[in-house]
Amino acid sequence: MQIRSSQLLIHKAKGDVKLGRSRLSSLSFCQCTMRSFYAFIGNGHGLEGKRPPIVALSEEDIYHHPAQAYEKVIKKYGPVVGVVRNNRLEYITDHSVTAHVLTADAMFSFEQASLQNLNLGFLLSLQQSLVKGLDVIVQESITAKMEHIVDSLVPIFQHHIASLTESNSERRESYSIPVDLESVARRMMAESILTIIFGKKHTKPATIHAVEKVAVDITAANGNRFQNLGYFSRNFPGLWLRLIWLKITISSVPHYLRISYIAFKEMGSRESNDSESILDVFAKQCKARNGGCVPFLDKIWMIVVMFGLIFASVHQTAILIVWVLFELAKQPQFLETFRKEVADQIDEDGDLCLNYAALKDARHLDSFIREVMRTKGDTLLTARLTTADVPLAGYIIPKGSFVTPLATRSHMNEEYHGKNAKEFIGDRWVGMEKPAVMVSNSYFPWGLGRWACPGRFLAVAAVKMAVLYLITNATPRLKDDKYRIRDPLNIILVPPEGQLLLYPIRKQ
Ligand code: HEM
Repeated sequence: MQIRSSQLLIHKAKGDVKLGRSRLSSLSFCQCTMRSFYAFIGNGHGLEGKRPPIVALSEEDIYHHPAQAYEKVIKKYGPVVGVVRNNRLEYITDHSVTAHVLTADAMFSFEQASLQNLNLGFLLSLQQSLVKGLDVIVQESITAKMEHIVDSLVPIFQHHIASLTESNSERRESYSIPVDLESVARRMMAESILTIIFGKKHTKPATIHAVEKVAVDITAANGNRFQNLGYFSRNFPGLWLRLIWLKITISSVPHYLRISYIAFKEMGSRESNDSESILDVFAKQCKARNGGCVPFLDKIWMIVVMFGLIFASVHQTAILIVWVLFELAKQPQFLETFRKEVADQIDEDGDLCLNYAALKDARHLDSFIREVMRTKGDTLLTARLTTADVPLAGYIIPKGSFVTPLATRSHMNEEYHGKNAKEFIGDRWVGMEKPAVMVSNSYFPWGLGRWACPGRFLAVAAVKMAVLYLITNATPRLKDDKYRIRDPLNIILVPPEGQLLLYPIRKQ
């Protein structure tokens, strides 16, 4: 019976999403075969209970119009719909079950979903949980010390942003400078995270470069998120991931070794570890427990956590900096308000001196960032893996299935955000006591529940520093006043495409 109803729904869905013969034949052979296979046997588990409908979506729809395509089938067949993507069946859910899926951790595992997405499922068999280790480090060593962290990062942002316009300081104000914002943002974040993990003394250009490389590499291996752009990766995801890991292993070994060597040396150093860096604090605690030395396995563990931290933080934050600045460049009417919010922080030499309190007080900018995160079009931004056959909205979701709430169903929902939910309103959140870091089931670009991103306080502070230093040095504009979304299914990791132009501001 179940098989039949799945087949029927696939058929119906084809009609709904208007998959005519010609469009269907454009689906790759591989994808079609997998879809038919799933349609025929469901998920391959001999399950009792009602399964959600399985709906066919074309590659064109999934990769080029994901929000519209998923919305359409969710509205029609929701609240839970199975869709095959990259040869894998995943269950997409609507806003009515978002909070349940993202917070009922015993049934819907964040850790299993994220490690399997990265093809790092073997890490689940470690004695200690990598994700919990990361969580604790970020909470205790970053989020709890934001004042100190911001003070140590301010010079990095000041320096990199100033370098964008300094070499051109002779130019008149009307000249524009084209800049590669993504590279600069990634370098700033790489240096920031190095400073946080190792301390200032290790921020040499070669080490910063190694961190940038590692951040990009691991992101590229992030299986089902970063592989939407190429034919090969879409149709042969398993093989593609293995090749990517091989490429990473070969091309990046020197970078991994460089970072690991510094970490090993730092933790093993006989000198007292008296800085506030994550490595020094960790080494000090270990030494106190182990008669003055850091055991070998603890060093290895710390290095694994450190790479996890680089991966979680550098690239994603750099991409958010690009999104926010591109949106601001398109909407220059907000510039003056943002500049005024930090006007008190400008010293007599005309230099902006930021600290964490000033960043928190920049409420219009905070609202703008929240609005960018709400509207930029994230669809499948976080997932959970079922740990058993799990009941959900009247269906049974088989054990080992990926379940993903459709973010646009919450972020653009009129029930939550009013009639103008789809509009970008930069000051929508001013005075609402809803800062950019505050999550709920109507806004979850940082995830939700136990695993909501612990680094979001750092990420928002970094975006604010980048924006504020940039707009006090220059006025950002976009060439032709527009940007293009390159990968609509992967807004969180792939930056928009466009040419940012800076018009330097002369100091008075
Ligand atoms: C714009 C930048 C960032 C975005 C958009 C982002 C987004 C996310 C999302 C969506 C999750 C999954 C949460 C869930 O599914 O409930 C997550 C988890 C995580 N993020 Fe971020 N993140 C960003 C920056 C950072 C930074 C800067 C750090 C570290 C300093 C960080 C550390 C983590 C960690 C460790 C996790 C795993 C969950 C946990 O340990 O609780 N992230 N992030």
